[in-house]
Amino acid sequence: MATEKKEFQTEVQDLLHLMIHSLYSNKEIFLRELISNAADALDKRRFLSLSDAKLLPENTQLKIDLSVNSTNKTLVVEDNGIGMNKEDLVSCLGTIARSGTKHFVQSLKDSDKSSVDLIGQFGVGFYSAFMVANKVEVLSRKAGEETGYLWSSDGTGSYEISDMPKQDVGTKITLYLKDGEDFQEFTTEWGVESIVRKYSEFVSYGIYLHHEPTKNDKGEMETKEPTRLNDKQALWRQSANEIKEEQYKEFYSTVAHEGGEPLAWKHSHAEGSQEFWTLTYIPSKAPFNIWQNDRINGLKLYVKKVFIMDDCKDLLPPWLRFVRGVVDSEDLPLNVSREILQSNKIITTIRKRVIKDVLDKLAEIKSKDREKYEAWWKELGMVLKEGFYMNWEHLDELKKLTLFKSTKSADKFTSLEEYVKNMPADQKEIYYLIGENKDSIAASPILEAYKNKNYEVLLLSDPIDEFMMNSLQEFDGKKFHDVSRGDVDFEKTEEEKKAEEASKTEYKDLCTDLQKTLDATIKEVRVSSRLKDSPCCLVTDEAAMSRHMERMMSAMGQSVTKSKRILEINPNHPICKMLKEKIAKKESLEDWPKALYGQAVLAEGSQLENPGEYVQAINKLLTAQLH
Ligand SMILES: Nc1ncnc2c1ncn2[C@@H]1O[C@H](COP(=O)(O)OP(=O)(O)OP(=O)(O)O)[C@@H](O)[C@H]1O
Repeated sequence: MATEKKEFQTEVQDLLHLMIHSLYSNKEIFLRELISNAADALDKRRFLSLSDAKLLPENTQLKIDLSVNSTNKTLVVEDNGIGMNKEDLVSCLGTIARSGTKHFVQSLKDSDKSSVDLIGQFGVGFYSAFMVANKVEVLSRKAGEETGYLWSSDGTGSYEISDMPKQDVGTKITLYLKDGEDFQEFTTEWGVESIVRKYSEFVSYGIYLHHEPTKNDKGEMETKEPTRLNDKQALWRQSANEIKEEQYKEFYSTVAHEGGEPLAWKHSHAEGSQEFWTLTYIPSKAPFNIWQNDRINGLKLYVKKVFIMDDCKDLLPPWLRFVRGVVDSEDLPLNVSREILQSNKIITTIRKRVIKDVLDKLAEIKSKDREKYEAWWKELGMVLKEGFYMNWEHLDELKKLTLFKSTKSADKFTSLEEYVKNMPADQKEIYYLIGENKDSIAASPILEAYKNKNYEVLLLSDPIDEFMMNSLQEFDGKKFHDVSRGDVDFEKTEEEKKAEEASKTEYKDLCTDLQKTLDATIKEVRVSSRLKDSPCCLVTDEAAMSRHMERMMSAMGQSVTKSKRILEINPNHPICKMLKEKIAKKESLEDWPKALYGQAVLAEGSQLENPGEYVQAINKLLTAQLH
């Protein structure tokens, strides 16, 4: 048996030095790398046997076997894959062939970052075994060849290769583990099992843990049957038409860690310059932690069926954080770090696909099953609305998916498409009103003229609506108009215009008087053309911040200078007529200005700054009626 001693390529020596002295804490990934290499070797053997049947005798079960010896402190990873001959061992385990590892070594030279950071960023494959072992042996026999070879090294400078008979085709890697607490779990069955279940649950081939002999009840040594550690199928890798609805639902409970049924799912497979699979679920109920920053689910990222991370934030924008599921890329390196993901082109492509899949699915449900969609909208519409101010790319899709309450849809919702379709011919803009709760805005006097004209007004009361409307701008060529701002802009007949001018002149003195009394709180008092039944209302100046926005900003702890509002009075209301008479007779307006202002504040759902003063004013006016 001739033994040859060979020097590692210089780059490998650098790399191994790094592995041996590594402070990288996530050392368990070495097992993921070795299992992934074994699965690749099994793939290769199966593939080559398609054209050369001798390479894979019938009834051969392709598999990966693991065993630990807690006394000798060894861990064995064995496969019956393609195997390596002497040349392969030299070129694969003595030089750096992989582009990923080359990149790693180059970055190490160029970077001032610590090696610990870099190990986390690049796949280091087979060599990562030296993070946990002070000696590694690889016994391998290539499919189609008769003899085997033993490669062994302690990772310092050189390795040895010798001929070594091996009965079966494949590769057996024995790790002689380092001493110390950090390495103990790798020689225990439970330690190995938990690492495999974490990273390699969906590897296509069976991974079996062979047990150490133990004493049974009779005091005899006994070896239990090997345990298969991965029994789950990577559902997302199967073709959609082979999967039953029940299987999708069952997988949802595993992947989402949530009860209940999903609203829908989308299963895609992309091929071409990049190959990846996505299986994304839209929950029907809001996940319990949807408003918490440290949400833990999201999308799981796999590379070649090997688990990489939970909740991969780069695959989903925050406004789709309710989405659950799996993304599996064939092209990403195994050891992608969070930093790399942020600027990775593959991730950008997958992310686009995921967003499109989810938005398309929601649009489909909205059009096919409106009731189901409305129920979902009540649960999660608020999260989707965040998309309006977080990005511009998907505004068109989001506009179509958004539902609104309105003056015409009492318990149901309306969409913008429906709103526009139902607009009377003379209506030019889309009207909306924002306030704190739907009931108070629905009763706002501001809406009177719009109801009178049969114009629908969208009623918005989610905290996020103010931000959403700022991004909305237009739909189907129609601008959005906040009805609590500025003047009404309906087209008026000559007669209406004349009547308005006449009212302005008639009510000039009353407006001036009210303005003087309320000057501290009111910017202007003017005659309204929007009121029908109420005596007065408050509106916001076109350029000023809305009252709702002011309230939200102060709730967020921001200092806000409140802008003064405009008080509009109804020239056709008996109270205003009576006050106009009082002015003509040079009588005092007594407590009427306070009463009018107070009720305008209450009618829009706001709180009075001084409720006591308002109650006193009302009581005085009511008492006067008793005499
Ligand atoms: N169990 C094995 N059976 C057969 N060949 C193997 C085995 N393990 C490693 N090899 C060979 O050694 C090479 C180097 O392995 P290493 O883990 O360093 O990188 P890699 O697996 O090629 O990279 P990547 O993980 O990015 O695919 C492999 O490409 C393969 O040819």
